[in-house]
Amino acid sequence: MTAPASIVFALPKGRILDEALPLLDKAGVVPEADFFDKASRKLSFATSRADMTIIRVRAFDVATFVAHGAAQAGIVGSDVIDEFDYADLYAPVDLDIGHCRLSVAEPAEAVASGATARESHARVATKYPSLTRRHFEKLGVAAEVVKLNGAMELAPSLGLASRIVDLVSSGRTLKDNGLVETSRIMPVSARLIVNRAALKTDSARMGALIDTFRELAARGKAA
Ligand SMILES: Nc1ncnc2c1ncn2[C@@H]1O[C@H](COP(=O)(O)OP(=O)(O)OP(=O)(O)O)[C@@H](O)[C@H]1O
Ligand SMILES: O=P(O)(O)OC[C@H]1O[C@H](OP(=O)(O)OP(=O)(O)O)[C@H](O)[C@@H]1O
Repeated sequence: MTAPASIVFALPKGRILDEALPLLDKAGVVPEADFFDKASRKLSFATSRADMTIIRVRAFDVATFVAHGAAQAGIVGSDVIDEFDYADLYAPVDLDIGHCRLSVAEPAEAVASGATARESHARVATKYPSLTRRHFEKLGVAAEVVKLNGAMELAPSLGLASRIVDLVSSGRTLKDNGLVETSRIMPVSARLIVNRAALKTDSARMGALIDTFRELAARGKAA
């Protein structure tokens, strides 16, 4: 009988990684030393589990790799899951890490003067075009979305947009850039994600992986 192929597990490069690694460790998955070597240019890593490989990709790409079955599982923020809304992605476990929220923010002086409230149509800078469109549609506000990949907070002061939609945690980034949070769109936390087809064709291993992370998340909540 041939051994089943390795499970490819996608991890985001950004800030979720620090919280995800201890969880993986508890799940018995420790990446090879190169993973922690900043000089290494490797993107794919063997792990302490002979049947699991870790790939390190950008946060948004974790969802894309898993949705297309290039990776079978991964960890990613619910912001990314909701932005793409991939039918082939299953997100069975809230890992209770990477907590923040997706919010609308505006320049403090425009809020004080009522300028943004009087706008007949909003120009909104964001990394989340789909969630932003859905939010403003629900409010019945015409919104033109300007897609950025970071530093959204600069857009209002430079005239690129009147508002932004971005992640907020401590609120420090908004404050330091003269912006105030005017509404909260959704809470965000990181999830274990699994490719739906892999769950069907490799149900024993994928089911065990889900159970392990579910248990770890429950233990974390109880602690
Ligand atoms: N301030 C924050 N507090 C907590 N979690 C956050 C915060 N900002 C982002 N996250 C979570 O971490 C994920 C990755 O965000 P991060 O900002 O690290 O990505 P990034 O490094 O900008 O990604 P990339 O450079 O690949 O576009 C987000 O999708 C979100 O789920
Ligand atoms: O409310 P705060 O605690 O200040 O956090 C919010 C910031 O965190 C995220 O950016 P990140 O630092 O991950 O960098 P990025 O600009 O590369 O997305 C987000 O895009 C905000 O800029």
